[in-house]
Amino acid sequence: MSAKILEGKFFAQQLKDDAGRRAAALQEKYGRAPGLAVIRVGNDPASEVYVRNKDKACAALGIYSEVIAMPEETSKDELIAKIDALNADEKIDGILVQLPLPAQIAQFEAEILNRIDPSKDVDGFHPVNVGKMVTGEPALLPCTPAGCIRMLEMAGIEIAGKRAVVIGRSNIVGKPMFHLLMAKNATVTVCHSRTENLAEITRQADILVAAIGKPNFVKKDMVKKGATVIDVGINRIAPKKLVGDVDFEAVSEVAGAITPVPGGVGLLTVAMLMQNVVQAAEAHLQ
Ligand SMILES: NC(=O)C1=CN([C@@H]2O[C@H](COP(=O)(O)OP(=O)(O)OC[C@H]3O[C@@H](n4cnc5c(N)ncnc54)[C@H](OP(=O)(O)O)[C@@H]3O)[C@@H](O)[C@H]2O)C=CC1
Ligand SMILES: Nc1nc(=O)c2c([nH]1)NC[C@@H]1CN(c3ccc(C(=O)N[C@@H](CCC(=O)O)C(=O)O)cc3)C=[N+]21
Ligand SMILES: [Mg+2]
Repeated sequence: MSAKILEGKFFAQQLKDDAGRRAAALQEKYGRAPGLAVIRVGNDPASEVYVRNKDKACAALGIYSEVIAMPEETSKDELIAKIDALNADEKIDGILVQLPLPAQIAQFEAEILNRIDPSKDVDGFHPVNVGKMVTGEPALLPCTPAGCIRMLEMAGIEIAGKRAVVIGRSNIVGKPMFHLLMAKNATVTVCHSRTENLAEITRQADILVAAIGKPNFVKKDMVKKGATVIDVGINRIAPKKLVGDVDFEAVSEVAGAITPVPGGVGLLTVAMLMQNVVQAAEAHLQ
């Protein structure tokens, strides 16, 4: 055990304190708090935990929050009608449709997410925000990758010039992580299920980000001595046992710094969402 443990709570608190101060300033100046609406379709128990964490964070920071629970059998048109109503609702600065969607509407995910007003897209998933991210214009950025970057900066871990490797290329985590690390002047490699000689590549990383969704996938021999390891994975291996994508115990022996699961990057995702809601409110009000 030699790695420094990057406690998510410590970094998340700083982002939340900042969001809370900015929310109070908006309330003071414009007489309205920032507002978030989270739409949850169906009864996925994991989603329930995340949605509750978001709701609690809003309450603690003076951010207005609505959780809209829609039944499992909700149609695409019903969900889109709800999004349209929230797009027009002046109390609401941010709209988040919790993923994954139930099977019968999962095929319409892009159409549904693209319906959200880009100025209210606090997940940063809308093509307008994705495009701005890629070209480097100011935008609402995806919470998990943006939270990882902010954590590295707060921890004083150098990104510029370093070799970063991202395992995973989803639209939600891996792909935006690549863009944000590159924008911070890292040299970035993205790996995925078709990558050959994966360990050879990951061993070159100064910063290794694991976003795979497989428990304990990253082993000690895949990590360079002294590397910073960010574990985005959230894998429930028993009703009350959560593990990341990194074999934490063993990798801690070689890494320079590592994020735990739980208690790591997940907390930064929620904190970054609060930042995005406040950013959206500032844009709507100012
Ligand atoms: N902490 C947080 O706030 C968040 C955590 N998560 C968690 O992060 C993890 C990743 O989420 P998400 O990106 O949505 O997952 P996806 O399932 O959408 O993507 C997983 C990625 O991992 C790649 N992959 C799968 N198997 C391998 C392998 N054997 N070798 C190399 N790459 C592989 C896939 O490759 P390919 O593209 O070829 O299929 C894919 O790109 C999950 O555990 C999820 O729960 C997600 C969002 C937020
Ligand atoms: N539209 C959308 N946006 C998302 O950002 C989104 C989503 N859908 N679907 C699911 C994933 C996952 N996600 C997490 C949020 C908080 C924690 C979190 O709070 N984690 C804590 C507690 C975990 C626990 O106790 O279960 C921790 O890691 O310590 C984790 C994961 C957001 N996601
Ligand atoms: Mg996914």
